[in-house]
Amino acid sequence: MNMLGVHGLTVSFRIPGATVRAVSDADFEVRPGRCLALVGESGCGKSVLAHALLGLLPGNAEVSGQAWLEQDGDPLELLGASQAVLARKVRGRSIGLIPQSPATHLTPVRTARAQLEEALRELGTPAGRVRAGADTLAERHGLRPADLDRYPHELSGGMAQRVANAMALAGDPWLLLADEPTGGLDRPLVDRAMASLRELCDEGRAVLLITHDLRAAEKVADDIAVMYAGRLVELGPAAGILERPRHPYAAGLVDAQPDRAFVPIPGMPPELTRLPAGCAFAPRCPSASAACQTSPAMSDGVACHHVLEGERA
Ligand SMILES: Nc1ncnc2c1ncn2[C@@H]1O[C@H](COP(=O)(O)OP(=O)(O)OP(=O)(O)O)[C@@H](O)[C@H]1O
Ligand code: NI
Repeated sequence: MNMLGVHGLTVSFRIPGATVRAVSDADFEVRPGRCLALVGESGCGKSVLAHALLGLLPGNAEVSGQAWLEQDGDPLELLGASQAVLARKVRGRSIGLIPQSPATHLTPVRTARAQLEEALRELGTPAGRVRAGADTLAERHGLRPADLDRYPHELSGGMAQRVANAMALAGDPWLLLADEPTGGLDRPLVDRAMASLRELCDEGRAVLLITHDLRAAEKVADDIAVMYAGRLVELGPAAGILERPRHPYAAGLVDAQPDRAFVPIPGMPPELTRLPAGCAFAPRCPSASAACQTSPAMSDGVACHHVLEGERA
């Protein structure tokens, strides 16, 4: 059985005079047929977490913890794996990346076809089958082969999205990391993108969806992991978190949704160079008490000294 198990994933960046603690001690699992949505405000460490799994962090990053990729009974620890192994066995092959804002991720000076065909060649597709392979992928993702002959600026947001999906899936990965795949798309296109992620799960792939859009997550996620200032603060079934969030930050995120109370969480997240000693959310938290000066451990899916209980208004 394929799966990804992440334990104690921690990422810091060394910058002049300071350390940015971007991800702290993250634990979670991703399994085929399921979508885990990682949600949290801008800058909380979502993309850094995804890039750490693929070995895509810059040289000033320090990574610790473990990320076991189980594939066909062959476990590989990703955080300690060499770039050569990640390139040969992982990126694009077992884990596909749908990047943040696909339109800008594509190289502007080359057609979509040139970029998709290059991806297929890198995956070892024989030269004689590259063109037909690109056409097949295009059609599978709702594009006409002729659409591939366009340059990125000639693609609509929805088409760029489909090209990005086709590239991410070219090597038939079982796990997809979709990093804010709906940036810049309007609501109907967001819904369509979420539906296509759901189809990928339903055909047996796993999806780790990164988003700050809880409404989008609701359309596709089986489970939700709520991240605050680099730490997972609540993790569990999506319906439970959306209907009865137990961490005050998760409750704040739900209440901030336009179709809910539409009340923003007051204040700002902390600087990741100066995290407070205890719970990082305490300065913004309506439930905070003296106990919050010590860091709450994750227990039963929530890391909080004042877990919310019962029905909310
Ligand atoms: N190379 C780097 N050097 C120093 N700090 C970095 C580096 N890359 C990212 N960071 C910092 O790590 C933190 C987490 O960034 P990340 O991109 O993961 O946020 P995010 O949750 O994906 O936000 P968004 O929703 O805006 O994409 C930010 O404070 C960012 O400034
Ligand atoms: Ni990001």
